[in-house]
Amino acid sequence: MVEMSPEDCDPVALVHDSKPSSTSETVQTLETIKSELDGDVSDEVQTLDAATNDLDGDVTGKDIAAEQVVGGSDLIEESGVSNEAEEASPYQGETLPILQKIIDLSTKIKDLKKDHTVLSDEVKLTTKTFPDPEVLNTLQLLGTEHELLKKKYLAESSERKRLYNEVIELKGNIRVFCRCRPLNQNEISNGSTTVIEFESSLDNELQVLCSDSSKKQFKFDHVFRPEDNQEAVFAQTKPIVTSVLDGFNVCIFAYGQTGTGKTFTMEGTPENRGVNYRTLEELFRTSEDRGGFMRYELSVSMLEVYNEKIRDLLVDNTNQPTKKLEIKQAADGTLDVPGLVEPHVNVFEEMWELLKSGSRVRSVGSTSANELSSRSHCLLRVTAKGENLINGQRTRGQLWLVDLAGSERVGKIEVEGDRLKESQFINKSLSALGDVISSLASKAAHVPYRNSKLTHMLQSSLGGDCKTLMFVQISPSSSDLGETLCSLNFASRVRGVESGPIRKQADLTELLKYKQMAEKAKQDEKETKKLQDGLSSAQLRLAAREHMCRNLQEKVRDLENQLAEERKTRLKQETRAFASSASIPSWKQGAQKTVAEKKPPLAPSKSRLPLRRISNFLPPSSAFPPMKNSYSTSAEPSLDGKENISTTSGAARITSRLILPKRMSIAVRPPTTTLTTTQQVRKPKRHSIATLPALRPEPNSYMATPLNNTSASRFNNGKPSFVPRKRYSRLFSPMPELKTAAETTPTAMRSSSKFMGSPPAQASSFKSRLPTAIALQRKPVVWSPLKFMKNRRPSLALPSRASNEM
Ligand SMILES: Nc1ncnc2c1ncn2[C@@H]1O[C@H](COP(=O)(O)OP(=O)(O)OP(=O)(O)O)[C@@H](O)[C@H]1O
Repeated sequence: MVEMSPEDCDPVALVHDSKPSSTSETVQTLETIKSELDGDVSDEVQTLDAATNDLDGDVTGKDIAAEQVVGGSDLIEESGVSNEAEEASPYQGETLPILQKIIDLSTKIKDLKKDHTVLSDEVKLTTKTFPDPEVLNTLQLLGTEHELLKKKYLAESSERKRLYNEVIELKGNIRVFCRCRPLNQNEISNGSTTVIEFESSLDNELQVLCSDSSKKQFKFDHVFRPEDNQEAVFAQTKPIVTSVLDGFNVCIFAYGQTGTGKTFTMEGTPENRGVNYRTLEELFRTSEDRGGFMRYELSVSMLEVYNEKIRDLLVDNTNQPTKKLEIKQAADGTLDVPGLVEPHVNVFEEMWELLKSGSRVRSVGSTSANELSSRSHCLLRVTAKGENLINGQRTRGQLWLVDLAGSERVGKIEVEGDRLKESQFINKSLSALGDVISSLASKAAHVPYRNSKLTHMLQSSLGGDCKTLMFVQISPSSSDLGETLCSLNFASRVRGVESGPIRKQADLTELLKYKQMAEKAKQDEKETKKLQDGLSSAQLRLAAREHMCRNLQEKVRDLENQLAEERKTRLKQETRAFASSASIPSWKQGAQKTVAEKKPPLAPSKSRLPLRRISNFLPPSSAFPPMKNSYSTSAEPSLDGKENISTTSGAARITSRLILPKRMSIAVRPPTTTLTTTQQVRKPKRHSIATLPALRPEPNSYMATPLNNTSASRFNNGKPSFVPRKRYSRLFSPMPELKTAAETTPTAMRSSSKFMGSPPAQASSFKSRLPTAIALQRKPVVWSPLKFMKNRRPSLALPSRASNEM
């Protein structure tokens, strides 16, 4: 091993390239360096530790610490440059541990530096990527969800309020609870017995044993027995009081004979807290529960009505004259007592302290019934103003907690002087309260609130949509039977309201509904009568019109007959003229023509017979050779009765001159009745070319007219059916026979008629079924062979159906 001088292992000396003067100096120097290094290293290590600990939190701190570490480590590195020299030092035994320590520390520092770098990178990475898009998205989603929940909450909250209110209303806006106190020591010692009996299974009924041993039953919303504690009482009361926080006005009062426990129920004792204490406690608790979305401001007032005077119980009046307080109507229509102290309270304890101080100054006196009898009505008012933090909606509810003065018979409690006066005022105000409640129960138009200070004060919390709860306090003692019955009867009257405005309203609504129904039925009856009258007059008018229509139809029928007759006569004349023109010499033709053109006078319509059958069928073209100039296919009856078809061109020319229209129809059947002389001569010989025996229908069963669509349909299907028919055309048949509009409308007739030249259908939209309308519509479709020939002039082609029929 090579020995090294102390100078060689001195890092400072190495760095600065200096040489120590002696060994002791060198040792000293080394010691100094060692201590310096120790201090520095420990500092650096501490710094590093601290920096490492802080890395998670403070990036800047870490950076600074890291810089320090870097500086420190550099120094150490510098210090440990010549490890080898140290190893060679003669003071190796002393310096070795130091150097080893330095080396260890420098290694540690290096490691820490690495860690620091890694952590710094991590931190930088986290800082750069913050806020992460995913985090942002989640935040956004949470925000939306929050908004939705807020909306839902508001909806649910208002629904809860509504339902809650409905439940209270269904139970009755004025509810009556009865509470019976236990027999007190005096009563027990006096040997008084209990006259009150309770139904074991029912908590809303009680029976009073009357002096004549009869039992009187009373029913209330709830009956509390002597063993029921304050908690049980408040459990039933709680739902009503909390509605103050929803903005409703509530009034709870205790009524009853003196010494029956009114004050005990309302105020209670420190051991048995009453309704007031528990109510206020509940209000504060609920308002705190709702703190997340509602902000409430509770204020309290306490006053008494003593001898019809209002006295503020929260003001110490001992050293000053009592301030006179009056009830006034505020600008918003509510009643208030200007000057009444109404401090805001933030905590329950504060409020309770205030109320305790007020109770202490309340007017009490000793009566024969109660040592500490309340000689005034004590009214505690809690005003709850609420603000919804979500939608800003504001509510204001007032709660009155009233401990009434004892109702007692003046004679019974043996009072005189001031006590007597007090009792008179008490009874007067209680009687006024009874009147108000009775008016509310009977839904009277006027409620006498102003008859006493008590009712005037409670006006805004009695009736209407306010919730009222009355405790009727009774004594079980037989000695108080009369008073008990009085109180119970009064409470029953109040309970007339108990069945409540809601139930009463429901009843009234039902009654109103039935009334309205009865009125409607009456009106309906009147209406029906009117309609019936209208209907009968319309029926009369209709009958008259029908009669008129029938007359018109008759006329139309006559005209039709007349027309048919005329046609028949004309045809005969034409035929005769044609026959004679064919047989006589040409020199006589002129004279003959003149005769033929002369029409015989028409017979009176009644003596003329309707045309039995008119045939309009043109003979098939093949049956007649085509003619050069004109044509004539008329069937010519000869004098010997044989049918003779003339085809001479001369005769045809004459015919075409004589019969200008291409008339093809010839009457078929000879009339059976009397005819004119001319007709008689030709009667047996006349036949239509269309009347071939095979196809001729029953002469009397069918009267074909061009417009008879029924006939068309009959022949169309190739199965002629000869249903007996009326003798006249269906077209002009009486209305009852016209079954459908399709059968009678000109369109329908035209479509089935082979007489395509019939007057154009004008009633494609024809819908009327009235006889008059139909009769009018028929006029244009009266068929005439002449008209037909005129219209058909351009075409000589035979309709296919005509050939079928042939
Ligand atoms: N339910 C009850 N349980 C136990 N004790 C009761 C009950 N009700 C009343 N008492 C007791 O009866 C006494 C008279 O009660 P309280 O003073 O409340 O009667 P009150 O009706 O207020 O009388 P007043 O009208 O004269 O003020 C008290 O000592 C009270 O503790």
